[in-house]
Amino acid sequence: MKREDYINWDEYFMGIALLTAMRSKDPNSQVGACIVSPENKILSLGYNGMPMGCSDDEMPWEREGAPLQTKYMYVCHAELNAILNSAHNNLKGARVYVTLFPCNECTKAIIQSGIAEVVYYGDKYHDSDSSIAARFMFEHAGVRLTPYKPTGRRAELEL
Ligand SMILES: Nc1nc(=O)n([C@H]2C[C@H](O)[C@@H](COP(=O)(O)O)O2)cc1CO
Ligand SMILES: [Zn+2]
Repeated sequence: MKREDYINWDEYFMGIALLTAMRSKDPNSQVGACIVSPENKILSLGYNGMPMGCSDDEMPWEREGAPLQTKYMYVCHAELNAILNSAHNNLKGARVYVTLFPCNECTKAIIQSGIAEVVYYGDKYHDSDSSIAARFMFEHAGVRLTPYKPTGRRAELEL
């Protein structure tokens, strides 16, 4: 008889997004994204980090101060990295699992790439202008927004 306590698809893909986020060097928010085809094949992964060639040790990770001295000017978001990392994959009809609700800039890239559904875990910036603009665009573009429902299952990995 087959085992019954295997993880379901949503747990699997959000779990991979959470594991991917652990690669982030951002001291405040570690974000992961996992793009999945309608056949449940993983098409791409990404986490928030500095652009290639921009050393994590030389770039600022500050949240406040002069704009040029903050991370916001430079960091590439998890969703955008996942889309750019998927260069040869067709994302039409795909879903993206994100550990944090997308910003307005990534929302444009998500919509333009043909992704049809966003499954999100955190939503800590729900009331920001960025999130409001993102929801406005998603709604008009017909992209489904699905809050991830944690199952309470805990996964322990010995690394
Ligand atoms: N959906 C997102 N994906 C992301 O990859 N990020 C990144 C950008 C920054 O590196 C960090 C947010 O930093 P903070 O403002 O919470 O200290 O997370 C942020 C959001 C939120 O919109
Ligand atoms: Zn973004």
